[in-house]
Amino acid sequence: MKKGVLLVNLGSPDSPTPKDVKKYLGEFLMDERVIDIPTIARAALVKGIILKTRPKQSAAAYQKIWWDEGSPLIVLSERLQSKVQRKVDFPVALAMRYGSMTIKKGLQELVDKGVSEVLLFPLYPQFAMATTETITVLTEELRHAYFPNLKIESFPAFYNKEDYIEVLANSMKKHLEGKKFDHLLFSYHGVPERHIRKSDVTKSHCKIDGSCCKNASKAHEFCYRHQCFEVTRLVGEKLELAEGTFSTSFQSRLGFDPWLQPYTDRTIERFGKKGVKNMAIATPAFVSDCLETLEEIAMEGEEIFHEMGGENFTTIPCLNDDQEWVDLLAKWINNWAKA
Ligand SMILES: C=CC1=C(C)c2cc3[nH]c(cc4nc(cc5[nH]c(cc1n2)c(C)c5CCC(=O)O)C(CCC(=O)O)=C4C)c(C)c3C=C
Ligand SMILES: [Fe+2]
Ligand SMILES: [Fe+2]
Repeated sequence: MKKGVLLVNLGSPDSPTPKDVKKYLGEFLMDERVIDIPTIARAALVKGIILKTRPKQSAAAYQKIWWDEGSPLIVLSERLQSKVQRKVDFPVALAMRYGSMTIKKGLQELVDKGVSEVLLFPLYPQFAMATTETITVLTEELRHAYFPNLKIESFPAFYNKEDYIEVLANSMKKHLEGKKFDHLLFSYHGVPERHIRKSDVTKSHCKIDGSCCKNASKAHEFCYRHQCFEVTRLVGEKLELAEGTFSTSFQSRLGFDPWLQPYTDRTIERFGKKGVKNMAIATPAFVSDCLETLEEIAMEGEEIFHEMGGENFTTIPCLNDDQEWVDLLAKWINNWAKA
């Protein structure tokens, strides 16, 4: 049995034009695990409302962060894949959940290289219905329809693995060297509260209150909120951050339903108003820098902070193709292959 790996990230539009952004958002937001309402209502919301205005607005944001080589998320994921490939003796392919670099193409690339046993590796530290689960479900559907002889195993969320926390903490420390910060904010992509309840395997644990995510529960294997708070806690411990000098928030909410709180934009505003002059932000829900980190945090977030009287705003890059991160991914992959 020849082994292979498929790294999977979220995806980006083909170009930062309203037309390509509309196509990409149409696929992304019609995913029933992203906007989890009945199909007819979802189609009415996405096609009838969101896609009428958002593509133009999002395209303008993408244009601000787009690189000559393409979308930062895609380019950084490709750099990661090629560096990991150099440390692994079997094929490592890359695919995106949405957009042109499909999971089907990624699986086909591996099959064409003679692979019959695949490690599916969603590039998300925390589990979420809208990220990890949609990747594993679609991959299983594709396996069933097109690659029935392929054996596929998924790498689970790695938010609390000691070696991951160490690599993340080291990278953050490196980027914070020489920087002034009175508060370090860990900003994670938000999800609607409803998603947390839906993923609760116990059906009764997640109250989305002050304590549920701190009390041990079977639910936490699939609780995005718990997993985000844990990354903050574990990195805080590793970096020996004093209590009260770091906290968690959630960014990028869409629509009117309640999403996980506190919201990042309001948190930055609050710190600025309170007189915090130096702030640093890490975004550990993303392994690659993307629109949500380069525009929403590094541009919009900084603007909010300065408007509120803040002075130094440091955005810590994602792990991207950091060598320790590459080494860790290669170690996990090689361990899987040996098992
Ligand atoms: C942890 C990762 C992510 C989760 C969870 C997630 C959930 C989620 N996202 C939307 C809506 C949008 N997200 C958008 C961009 C975007 N989202 C993620 C990651 C997660 N999303 C990334 C990495 C990116 C950037 C992609 C890039 O090309 O750089 C966008 C598009 C931009 C915009 O118009 O704001 C939307 C829309 C929902 C509804 C959702 C639900 C759980
Ligand atoms: Fe998103
Ligand atoms: Fe919880």
